[in-house]
Amino acid sequence: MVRIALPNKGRVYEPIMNIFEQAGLHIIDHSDRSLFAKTVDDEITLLFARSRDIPEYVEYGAADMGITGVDFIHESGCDIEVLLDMGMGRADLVVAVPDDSDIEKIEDLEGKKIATEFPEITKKFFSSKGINVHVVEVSGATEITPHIGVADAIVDLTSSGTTLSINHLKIIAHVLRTTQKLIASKESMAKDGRKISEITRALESVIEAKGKRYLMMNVPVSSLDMVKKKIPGMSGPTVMKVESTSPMCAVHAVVPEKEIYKLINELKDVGARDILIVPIERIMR
Ligand SMILES: Nc1ncnc2c1ncn2[C@@H]1O[C@H](COP(=O)(O)OP(=O)(O)OP(=O)(O)O)[C@@H](O)[C@H]1O
Ligand SMILES: O=P(O)(O)OC[C@H]1O[C@H](OP(=O)(O)OP(=O)(O)O)[C@H](O)[C@@H]1O
Ligand SMILES: [Mg+2]
Repeated sequence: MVRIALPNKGRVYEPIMNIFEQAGLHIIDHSDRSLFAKTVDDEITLLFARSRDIPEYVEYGAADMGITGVDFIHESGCDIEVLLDMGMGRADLVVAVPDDSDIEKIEDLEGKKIATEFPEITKKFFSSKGINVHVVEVSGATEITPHIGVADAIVDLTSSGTTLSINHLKIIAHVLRTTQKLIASKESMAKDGRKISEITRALESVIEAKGKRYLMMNVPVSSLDMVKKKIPGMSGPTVMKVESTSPMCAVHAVVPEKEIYKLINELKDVGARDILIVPIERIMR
């Protein structure tokens, strides 16, 4: 039996659930407040926990695997294996000060107070730079602290930048970049390595397929070379002979979604026709 710890709420909950569904690891028996869920694979159960607690749960064996952010992995200091980047929950942990502050660089923070939800990362960051600071631990709404005399600066996450901006804060340094990671304990890797690889591959196949499309078209043989030059296939496009009165072939390829708009016009210009673009659910390499 493999137990996977997943965030029980928040912005990453829904996207993670969607990846499990797309990977075919359907959840059964999960009522709203339940902390456990069975999946269609009776060797895999899910448990729902706070993102911050997931590294410890995995390290101490309460779960074999988990999904959490690089921020919480570093903060915990846990010795676990990172198996896969989930390609979501992208944010930067930054040092920020009020817009009107005289503080311009981290050296100006010598002897000052820093509020954060990430005390361990913050202490390590400043001591690695040889700067002495007082770290004030808070459990949320960190952006308010410089405006109420609790701190001179904050170390907090930012992605869109909206929260910093509405709280009149400016970034003076970057501490780390975080995304969600699939993790596992070393013991579980040794014990259930085969099952853990199977789960990793299934989730990876969904992540690989994100932002990609399957492109199909008919191409007169005389245009084939020009069409091939335009297509960035995974391992070259697939070319098949088509039964038709004039020499024709079918070309299939996997292409990045963001290139489609430009690409189909270019392909049409060099002679491709009957172009079809279809979504891809999974890619298993
Ligand atoms: N602004 C953000 N953009 C992208 N990812 C973020 C952001 N803030 C937090 N995260 C990531 O979301 C994960 C969960 O963080 P957290 O426990 O704070 O939950 P949340 O989704 O922010 O909900 P809440 O703070 O309401 O509990 C963390 O791994 C963190 O890196
Ligand atoms: O750059 P933005 O897109 O504005 O995102 C940044 C905000 O997101 C996180 O807060 P969250 O919503 O998790 O609330 P919390 O502070 O209570 O954790 C983070 O702590 C910032 O406050
Ligand atoms: Mg949060």
